[in-house]
Amino acid sequence: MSLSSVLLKRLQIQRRIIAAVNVHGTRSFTTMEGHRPTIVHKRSLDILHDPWFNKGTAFSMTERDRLDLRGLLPPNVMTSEQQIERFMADLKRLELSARDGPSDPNNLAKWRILNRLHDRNETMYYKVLIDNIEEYAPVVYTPTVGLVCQNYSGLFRRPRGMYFSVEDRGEMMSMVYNWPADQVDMIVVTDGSRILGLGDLGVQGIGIAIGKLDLYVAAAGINPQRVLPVMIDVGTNNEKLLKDPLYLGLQEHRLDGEEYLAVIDEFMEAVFTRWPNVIVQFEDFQTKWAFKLLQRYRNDYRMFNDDVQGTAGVALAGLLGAVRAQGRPMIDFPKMKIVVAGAGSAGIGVLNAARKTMARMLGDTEVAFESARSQFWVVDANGLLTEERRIIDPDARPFARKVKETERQGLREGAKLVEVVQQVKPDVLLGLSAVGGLFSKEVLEALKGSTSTKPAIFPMSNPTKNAECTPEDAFSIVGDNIIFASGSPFANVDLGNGHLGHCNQANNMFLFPGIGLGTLLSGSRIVSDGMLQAAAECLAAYMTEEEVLQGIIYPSISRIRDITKEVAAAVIKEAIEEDLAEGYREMDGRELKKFNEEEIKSYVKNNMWSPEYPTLVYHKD
Ligand SMILES: NC(=O)C1=CN([C@@H]2O[C@H](COP(=O)(O)OP(=O)(O)OC[C@H]3O[C@@H](n4cnc5c(N)ncnc54)[C@H](O)[C@@H]3O)[C@@H](O)[C@H]2O)C=CC1
Ligand SMILES: CC(=O)C(=O)O
Ligand SMILES: [Mg+2]
Repeated sequence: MSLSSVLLKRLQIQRRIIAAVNVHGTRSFTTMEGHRPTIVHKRSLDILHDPWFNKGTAFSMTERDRLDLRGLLPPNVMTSEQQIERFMADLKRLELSARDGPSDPNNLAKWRILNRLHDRNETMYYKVLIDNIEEYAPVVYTPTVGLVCQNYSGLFRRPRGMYFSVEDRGEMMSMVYNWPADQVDMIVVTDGSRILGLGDLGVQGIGIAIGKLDLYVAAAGINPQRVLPVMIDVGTNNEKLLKDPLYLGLQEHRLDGEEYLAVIDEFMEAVFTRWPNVIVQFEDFQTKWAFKLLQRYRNDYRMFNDDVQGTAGVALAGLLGAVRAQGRPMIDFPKMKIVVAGAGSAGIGVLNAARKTMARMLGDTEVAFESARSQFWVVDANGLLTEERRIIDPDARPFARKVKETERQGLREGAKLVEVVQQVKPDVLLGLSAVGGLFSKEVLEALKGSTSTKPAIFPMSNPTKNAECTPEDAFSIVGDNIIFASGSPFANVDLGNGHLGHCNQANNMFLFPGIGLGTLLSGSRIVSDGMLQAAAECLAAYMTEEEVLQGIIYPSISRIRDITKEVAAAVIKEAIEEDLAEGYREMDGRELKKFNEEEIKSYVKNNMWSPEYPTLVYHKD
C-alpha cells in the first residue's frame, strides 16, 4: 500500500470516528458505545482544566503522550478506584474530627470538598455521588444545598451554569451561544424567589438548580455535558441581600408584571432556539409566578414545574401508600380526610392532583369531582380557608370550605390548625407551609384523635429546619402506629421497644429525574398530565405490600437510579399511548411505538450515562 493510500485509509477511519462521535455527542454512553474513544479538540493543560474530560492521575501513559500531558501530572498512574479511595479518605476525615456527629458547618465543608472535585473531574465526582448517594444526596441536595444557597456569595469559586439578568434583555438569543455544549438535554432554571423554604435568595438560588441537576446525572443518568443550570436574575426583594456588599446579583428590587414575563419569554425563546429538544424544569419560583408560567408555556414548550407537578406526584404516591399501609384497598382513597397546611405552589399542586385522583376513582364525573373536594381542609397563614375569606388566591379558591359545612364541624373561617385537626380527626396531616415546628405538641396531640388506624404525618417542607415536625416528636406524641414522611431526610427513630420508626423521604427527587428522562427519550414535545400521572402511579406501585405494611411507602434513596428508570419507562409508555412520542436521536418514533414494556425499560437503561472514563483521542478543530 502506498503512503498516500495509508494516509487516506487513516483519514477515513478518523472521519468515521468523528461522525460516530458527532451522532452520539462527545462523551460516550458507555452501555451503548462500549469502548469507543472520545475525540477531543484540546490538549495539555486545557484538558486538565476541563472537568468534562479530566481524569487527573488516571490518564494512562499512552494517553499522556497523545494529549501532551507528560510532565504535567505526577508520574504514578492510578486507577479510578485508587483515586476514589484517596478522595474518600479526605472526605471522611471530617467525620472523624466531628465528635458530635455531622453538623451544619461539617456538611458545608463536605459540600466544598465535593464541589472542588466537581470543578476538576466530573466523571469522578459523579462516581462518588452515585456510589454513595444515600450519604451525599443530603449534601449536594436538601438540606445542605439550602445552606449553600444562603452562603453562596462566600462559597462561590468557579462559575457553573448560565446567568441571565435584566441587563441582558435583547441579548439572550446570542448569549446562549456562549455555552460550550452543542447539545443540552436538561435545563433547571430558577429566579431564586423561593428557594426551598428559605424565601428569596436572589442570584444565590443557582445552587438549587445545580443540586437538582446533580440528581439528574446521578439518578437519571443524563450526560453531565448536557445539563445546564440557569439563574434568571430579575433582582431580589431580600433586604439583607440588597444591602450586602458581597452579594453577587443585581442589587435592585425584583422586576414584576409584564416586564418580568418578557424576560422569561426571552429566555425560553433563546434556549429553545439553540436547543430545540431541551427540557426546561422550572424550580423554586414564588407561587405568584409558578402557576402563571406553567400555564403560559406548558402547551408550547417541553417544560414542567417541579414544585407544582413533581411534588404533587410524589405526595399522591405517598397518600396512596398511606391507604395501603392501613391494609385498605387503594379504592378507599376517596374516603381519606386530608388536612393540608400550606396553600402555596406545592400545597395547591398536591391538592389538585389528589382531588383529581379521588374523582377518577369515584367515576370521573362532575359530581365525583365536587364530592372529592370535601375531603380536604386547607390551613394557610390565615388559618382555615373558607368561602368567607375576603381575598383568596384563585388557585386556592376551589379548596375553600363551604361556610355551612364548616359550621357543622364546629369550625369557622381562620380556625387554627390545632382546632381543625381536633374537629376533623384526619387520616393525613400534610405540611407544605415552610414553617418549621408548625405541627406542634398540641397539633400532634390532637392528631391522636384521628379516626385512622394508622394516621399519616407528612412534614414535607425543606430544608430540615423548616420541617413541620421531627420524627421523634411524631412517634413519641402520636404513637408508634403512624406513617411518617418528610421532605428532607431524617434518621429512623428508635422506638425503645426493639422496633424502629421508619422515616420516609417524601421529596420530588423520586419523580423529577424520571419525568425528565422519560420525556427526553420519548421525544414528546410536551409534558402531558397523563405522563405526570403515569410517573406518580409508577412510584405508588413501586413499594411491595410487605414494605408498605411496615410503613415504608417511599423507596430508600439508595434505589433512586432504579426507581428513576421505572418512572422514565412509565412516562415513555404513556407518551406512546397518547401518540406524543416522536423518538430520540437514532430511535425513530415509529420504532419506539412497537416496543413492549420490557423493551422500553432496556431502552431507558441503555441510554443512561454511567461515570466511566472514555479513552480520549486528540483531533485538531
Ligand atoms: N418535599 C418536597 O418535595 C417539596 C417541598 N416543598 C416545600 O414546601 C414549602 C412551601 O413551598 P411553596 O408552596 O412554594 O411556598 P409558598 O411560600 O408559596 O407557600 C407557603 C404556604 O404556607 C402557608 N403558611 C405560612 N405560614 C403558615 C402557618 N403558620 N400555618 C399554615 N400555613 C402557613 C402560606 O400561607 C402559604 O400558603 C417549602 O418549604 C418547600 O421547600 C416544595 C416543593 C417540594
Ligand atoms: C424539594 C423542592 O423542590 C423544594 O423544597 O422546593
Ligand atoms: Mg423546589
